[in-house]
Amino acid sequence: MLITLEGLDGSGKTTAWEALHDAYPDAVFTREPTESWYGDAVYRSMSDEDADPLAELFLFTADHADHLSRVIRPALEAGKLVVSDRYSDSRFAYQAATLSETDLTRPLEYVQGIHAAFSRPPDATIYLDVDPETAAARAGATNKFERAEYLAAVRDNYEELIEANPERFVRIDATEPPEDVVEMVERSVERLLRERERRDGA
Ligand SMILES: Nc1ncnc2c1ncn2[C@@H]1O[C@H](COP(=O)(O)OP(=O)(O)O)[C@@H](O)[C@H]1O
Ligand SMILES: Cc1cn([C@H]2C[C@H](O)[C@@H](COP(=O)(O)OP(=O)(O)O)O2)c(=O)[nH]c1=O
Repeated sequence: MLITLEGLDGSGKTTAWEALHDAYPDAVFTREPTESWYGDAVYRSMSDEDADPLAELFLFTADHADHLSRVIRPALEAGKLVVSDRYSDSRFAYQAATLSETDLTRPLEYVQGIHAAFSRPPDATIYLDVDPETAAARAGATNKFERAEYLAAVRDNYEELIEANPERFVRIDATEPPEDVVEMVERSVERLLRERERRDGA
């Protein structure tokens, strides 16, 4: 089963992802951008204020393709629980926002279309919901994406994705204290696994 954690920068994804390690020692914990050289290329692009948004989308997507074949698919085939800190929804939400400044029409549909041909959608996605101002303040604006105005556009895209796939998303109020957010995430994962077992056993 593939569970992804999504949300704005500073929403607490990494805090929750780390807390889950103890509860699920046999699970595979992974993240995007990855630690491969494709991931290095992504970070290089993120540090370039003038990076071409379309080129940047394809760098992120190349990293995802490698992540899928090297980590995600083998782990799922081995029957593992996989928990990924960011995954394809990050591309849909972030790159669609960056691409909205280009001539490309309907960027959200465009980015989703690219993935449809080869990607593997998550079974469930935990969305840590936080307002863009809190997100930008917590993240400390260390990269070009961590600005409140841009994050507001990203959040609108996440809302569109949730509206289109309500059964896949679990929304958690990430403005609550970290220990409460972690507990809500842990409970959600427990419930998702229980539901999965029940479905598989049926
Ligand atoms: N619920 C929370 N309330 C206040 N601060 C938080 C909360 N969750 C995380 N933080 C802090 O915000 C920063 C970003 O958290 P992190 O887990 O790295 O978020 P993300 O991975 O979503 O960017 C860290 O300094 C972390 O301690
Ligand atoms: C995976 C992914 C990340 N991003 C952005 C979101 C973050 O600003 C940055 C990831 O940097 P990172 O330092 O890992 O931030 P976080 O802890 O919030 O995940 O890359 C995209 O724009 N598209 C993507 O597909």
